Amino acid sequence: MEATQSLLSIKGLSKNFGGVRALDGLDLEVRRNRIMGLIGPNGSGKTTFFNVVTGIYPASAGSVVLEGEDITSFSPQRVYRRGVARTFQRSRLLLPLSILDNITLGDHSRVNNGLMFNLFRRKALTREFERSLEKARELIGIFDPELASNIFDPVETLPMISRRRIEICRALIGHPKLLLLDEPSAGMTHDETFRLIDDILEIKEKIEDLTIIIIEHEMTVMERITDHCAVLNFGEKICEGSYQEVAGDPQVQEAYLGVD
Ligand SMILES: Nc1ncnc2c1ncn2[C@@H]1O[C@H](COP(=O)(O)OP(=O)(O)OP(=O)(O)O)[C@@H](O)[C@H]1O
Repeated sequence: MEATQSLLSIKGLSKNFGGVRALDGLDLEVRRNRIMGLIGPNGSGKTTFFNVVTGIYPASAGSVVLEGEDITSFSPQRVYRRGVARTFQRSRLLLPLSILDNITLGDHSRVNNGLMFNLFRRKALTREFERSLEKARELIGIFDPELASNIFDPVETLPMISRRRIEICRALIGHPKLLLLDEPSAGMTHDETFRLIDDILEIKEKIEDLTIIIIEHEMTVMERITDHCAVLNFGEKICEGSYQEVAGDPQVQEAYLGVD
């Protein structure tokens, strides 16, 4: 696939919450196979953008087009089936459940379930379980081989970086084309953040045809990981380009870095 081809095309996207214009006529092109960074001060509309793209909130105006298909009014399930997966700012793991359970929850669209199947097709069920186990082990093994070896352990005893790795694997297990990462560094130390960024770069190398949009407040992360950045302020795009280009833009410095 061409790296220059547009995967996601956003036109005039707006989202109002009563009088609050969280997104205000946003235009954005996301090229296939890139890592795009979404930068902006608190409340600038970054998470709302993820929520509208994934169908959690309906758009007030504008369109979201994925590979030429208008998905603006799709339900979250349909958006997921079209190949868009995400993580959340706050950890959303089921803590008493195992690493495996938490990862395979993300594969719900492919699991051939149903009571009759589970009751009477025991061999097929076992094969399905083994396939899921293998897939989950392979994925988490890219992040941390120790987590792969302890895949039946509950998540609750694990440190934050392991939990984030599991959440990213849960998003990846359904083979998305587009992965949306909402502030993966939240709640982690500087050192953990940099280890996780290395993991994300490795994942990007190993998984073919994966485009990532990442929201992150940690600017050193953005500098290291992104091919392209867009900056939002009050729901509008005020600038885009390479990290160096946007970081040097006076409007961005004023809005985000607090420089006059
Ligand atoms: N469900 C909601 N109901 C009402 N207002 C909302 C809702 N979600 C977001 N907002 C408002 O929309 C605006 C944009 O919020 P959003 O969370 O998208 O910003 P953000 O850039 O992701 O901020 P942060 O960096 O703090 O996560 C804010 O003014 C916020 O209060």
